[in-house]
Amino acid sequence: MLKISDIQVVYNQTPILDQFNLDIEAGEIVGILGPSGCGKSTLLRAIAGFVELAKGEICLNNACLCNCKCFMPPEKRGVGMVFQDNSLFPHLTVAGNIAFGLTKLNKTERQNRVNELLTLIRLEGMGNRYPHELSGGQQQRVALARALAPKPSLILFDEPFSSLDKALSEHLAVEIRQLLKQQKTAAILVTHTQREAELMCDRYAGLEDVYANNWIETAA
Ligand SMILES: Nc1ncnc2c1ncn2[C@@H]1O[C@H](COP(=O)(O)OP(=O)(O)OP(=O)(O)O)[C@@H](O)[C@H]1O
Repeated sequence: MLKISDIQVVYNQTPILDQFNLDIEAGEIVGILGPSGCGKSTLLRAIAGFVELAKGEICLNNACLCNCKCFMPPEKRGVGMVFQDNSLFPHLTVAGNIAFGLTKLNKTERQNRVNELLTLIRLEGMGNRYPHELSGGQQQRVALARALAPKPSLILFDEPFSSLDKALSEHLAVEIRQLLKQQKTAAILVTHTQREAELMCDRYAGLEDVYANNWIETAA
């Protein structure tokens, strides 16, 4: 479903990812670990379309997202994102945040999809609250609902639990896995914490081990 072939990203003449390959199947959840600065976020940014490739190609569902000739803009890629600080819009309600990317739906369809997602993340009745009226874990679930809303085939998670405590992070890792599997959505989780990868992913590896195709399958 996602096919990353021989990519290289260059910042200020320094290659960060070089001859990097990764294939992900539909609905598969993959974890990437590794020391600070090794290029994990750069990989997600390249998939999302926030950095250009110096070499190689990224394809999603047989469509080319980018190579040396083409560059599909981020909003056209159909890739969802959940970040560390959840980046919810503070001036929009929970429902408004979830509905943000649903511009192609009419009002009724949009409302139905928002209600469906509020049920999925178990925040029914909280659609009118603002992000600051939610706990950190609830905010991260809303960020996930916002990413899931347009039904992307892939969601990128960049250290989504790093502002939460260990117990809540591990609880959310399991819960988010279940939600992704229910929605048949593939995901890449970037994290520093092996336990989160074990709980949320089907397989994981350090970025260096991805080059050698040396993955650890989880029991999740
Ligand atoms: N816009 C940029 N311009 C120049 N160098 C950059 C840029 N973004 C990242 N880098 C450098 O690229 C390298 C990889 O950064 P990246 O953010 O991908 O690492 P990471 O593995 O995600 O790190 P962390 O775990 O600390 O988030 C680092 O050395 C970083 O300083």
